Amino acid sequence: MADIRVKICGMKTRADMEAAAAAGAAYVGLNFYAKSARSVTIAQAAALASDAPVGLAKVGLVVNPTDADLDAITGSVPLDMIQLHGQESVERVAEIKTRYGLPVMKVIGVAEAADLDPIDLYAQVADQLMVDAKAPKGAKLPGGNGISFDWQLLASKKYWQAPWMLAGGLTPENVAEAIRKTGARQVDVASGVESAPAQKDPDLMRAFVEAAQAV
Ligand SMILES: O=C(O)c1ccccc1NCC(=O)[C@H](O)[C@H](O)COP(=O)(O)O
Repeated sequence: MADIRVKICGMKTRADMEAAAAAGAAYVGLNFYAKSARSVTIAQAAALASDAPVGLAKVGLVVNPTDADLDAITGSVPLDMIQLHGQESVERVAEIKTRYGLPVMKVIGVAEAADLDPIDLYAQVADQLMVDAKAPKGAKLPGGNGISFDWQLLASKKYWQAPWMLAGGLTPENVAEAIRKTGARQVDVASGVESAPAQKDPDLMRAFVEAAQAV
């Protein structure tokens, strides 16, 4: 059994948080991208995070945030990490890390080999990386689309200066294969553990963590 750490993104209710903890997730994501059905308001996130099960790391997902956005979020929500899911530059990642004093995870969208090139630079400033499927052109959301990229792209490129997690189209059925093919030690999922859009399913969360940790 491998010690694989799982992040489940898009917590909307206290029941979601409890089910994620009971399933064995290490991190949960609170989504502040207002156009997503998975998003929560700052007040909702503050209530969820303040009352979170002990030991669950609370990650705030933002897309190209301004300082005002982050001031408002971090001023009310007790987060353990900020996830940057937009086109934030290396300099902006460093600036956010310094200004807020929280670990930062930078997401890199991948569709082809060249998309991996910027990772070395981001790895010098980010505390964690998420290697996710690039959103297709015209997609409504920059992430959480339930699509995978070619895991073979990571076969020879998986050692970076920062810890990383694999994301994109992972499900209880394919997560073991994804871990074996990529060597990921951390995985992230949103739509693959939902029974309807933005509705987390406790059985699927449990099945996902079990399958990931059984590799
Ligand atoms: O999930 C969303 O709605 C979302 C919206 C805007 C930016 C990012 C978003 N999700 C990011 C995640 O962390 C997802 O877990 C990751 O992209 C994988 O999603 P999925 O393919 O659905 O498992």
